Amino acid sequence: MTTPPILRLGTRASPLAMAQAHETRARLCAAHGWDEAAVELFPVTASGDKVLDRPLAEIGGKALWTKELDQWLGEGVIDASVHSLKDVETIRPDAFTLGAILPRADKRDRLVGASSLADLPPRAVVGTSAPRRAAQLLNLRPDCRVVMFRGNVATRLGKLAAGEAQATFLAAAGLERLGQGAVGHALDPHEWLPAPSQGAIAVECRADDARTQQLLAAIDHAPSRAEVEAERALLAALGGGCQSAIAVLCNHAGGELDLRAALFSPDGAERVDAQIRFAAGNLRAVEQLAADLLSRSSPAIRALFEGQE
Ligand SMILES: NCc1[nH]cc(CCC(=O)O)c1CC(=O)O
Repeated sequence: MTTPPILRLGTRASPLAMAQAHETRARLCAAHGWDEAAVELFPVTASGDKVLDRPLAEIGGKALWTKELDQWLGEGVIDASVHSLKDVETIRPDAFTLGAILPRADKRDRLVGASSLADLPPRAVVGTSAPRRAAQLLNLRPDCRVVMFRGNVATRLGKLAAGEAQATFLAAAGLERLGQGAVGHALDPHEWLPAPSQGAIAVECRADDARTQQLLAAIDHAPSRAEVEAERALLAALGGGCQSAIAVLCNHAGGELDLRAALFSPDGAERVDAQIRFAAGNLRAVEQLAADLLSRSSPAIRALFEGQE
């Protein structure tokens, strides 16, 4: 006898998204003593996976990763959706809430195609479509040239193998979840900062659905939640859009949170850094850091943030 489905879980259909959905299902089943059939997966090909020849910022931004799942969630076709939190817009509909943040995986980026940034050959062609990765690279290695690389992890590795670029960046978390943890070389966060919420899986549900919220609470990881809430608070305070190059990393350190952030001009020529230590939950400290970063930024950087005079 199999259990009838207890939770309907929406996910994008990409291999990485499916791996994340399987991890979420496994954690739910372990926490509640369910068998696999208790969690029914609802995969969808997201708009963001369909148009691959233009930068995400041009075609609608991060909303394209969640559009279809948001509709299903709002209509009650599914009880919850699994997302890479770094792909989820900072401002979400009031009707939804982040019911669980799973234990965060490796937060770092990996460089594939060279063993370090210093080892990239002079004027190397590097594939990425993330403004943060492009600007951060050009800041450290202004001789390099950036070409657009979109598509899922396998597509990007395929483009690299086909010689479309000499190197690319991929999130360590994504590679590990795809069983490709040995690919590339992790970049030290002292040299290279990841994206806000990188490595975090979020499970979203309806804010008025107490039953699902209770089921998801069992797999929520409070330390990971504290980190990503701080990183997302920085994004919200900066008001950055898809075009802005924001790198941020928050870690637990000695009972406090340590947050480091950098803003870049799109060409990487300018960079503004900041770092703070604060008590978890003191998001006011993060807002002050955002104001401080912007006050030290050039007009070229500030132009990328909304709400600035
Ligand atoms: N933008 C695509 C995306 N969204 C989440 C991940 C990896 C998993 C994660 O960072 O949580 C990736 C691939 C990548 O950036 O290499």
